[in-house]
Amino acid sequence: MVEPSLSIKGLRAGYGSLDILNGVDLDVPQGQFVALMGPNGAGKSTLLKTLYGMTTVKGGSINWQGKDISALKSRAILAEGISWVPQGRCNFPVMTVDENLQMAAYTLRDSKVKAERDYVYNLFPILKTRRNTLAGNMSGGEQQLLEVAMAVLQRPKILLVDEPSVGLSPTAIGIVFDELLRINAAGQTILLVEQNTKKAMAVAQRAVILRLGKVIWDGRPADITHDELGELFLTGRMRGETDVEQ
Ligand SMILES: Nc1ncnc2c1ncn2[C@@H]1O[C@H](COP(=O)(O)OP(=O)(O)OP(=O)(O)O)[C@@H](O)[C@H]1O
Repeated sequence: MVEPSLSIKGLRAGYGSLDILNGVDLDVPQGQFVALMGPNGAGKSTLLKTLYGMTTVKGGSINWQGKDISALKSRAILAEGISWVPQGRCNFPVMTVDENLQMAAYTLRDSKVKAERDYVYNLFPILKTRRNTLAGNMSGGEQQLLEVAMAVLQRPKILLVDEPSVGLSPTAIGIVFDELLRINAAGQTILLVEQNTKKAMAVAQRAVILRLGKVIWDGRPADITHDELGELFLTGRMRGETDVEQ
């Protein structure tokens, strides 16, 4: 059995006095592509932010490769090999692709920047062809790829990606998801938050459903239909189940 590289137990977290995660348990083994889904407000983005040290942790633990990281700050978490791609546009629009990648390399020594940028261009050839284009002049899909690339440049062991499909055309969504699949096939562990359940279920090896700040279903996408998923989102249970554990 593959050891989990990320092991979350009884995680409670939120914003100030507001509790959003109410006891999340989740193990993610190395190399897995996990889609985190659930209704609006379930706490999916909050879980990613918590893993990246951006919320108030109130209980439980986040064990990352044998170490509890729940009290670490974002910069230390990044140094541990966890990168976060936040929701929405977060590049520097009046800088070129090249310059954006240079900004993303701020933690690296100057002598390493070029090699790391070339590494990213090898992974994302689309970006190489746009290297002198201002980020803000690229399509939404290309900008999303750039944001993934800026996170990947840190050579993370796990990539946290929050709703990459937001605001993208179906074609652009296809390109972004194909790229995520490709880097996962090359060994990249991915924890993806996604509202586009159809797309997420098509690419991920595992679906984890969050509702009211707790994991209520965890399994292979092939083991759940879209109707069942909708039912889970709405009621927190599958048809025929009477017990609702909240
Ligand atoms: N910075 C914040 N301060 C206070 N409350 C917040 C903050 N960010 C999110 N929340 C609240 O936390 C709850 C969970 O939000 P979160 O974004 O994690 O949900 P989500 O499952 O990702 O939903 P969606 O799919 O709509 O993005 C929501 O009620 C939201 O209003």
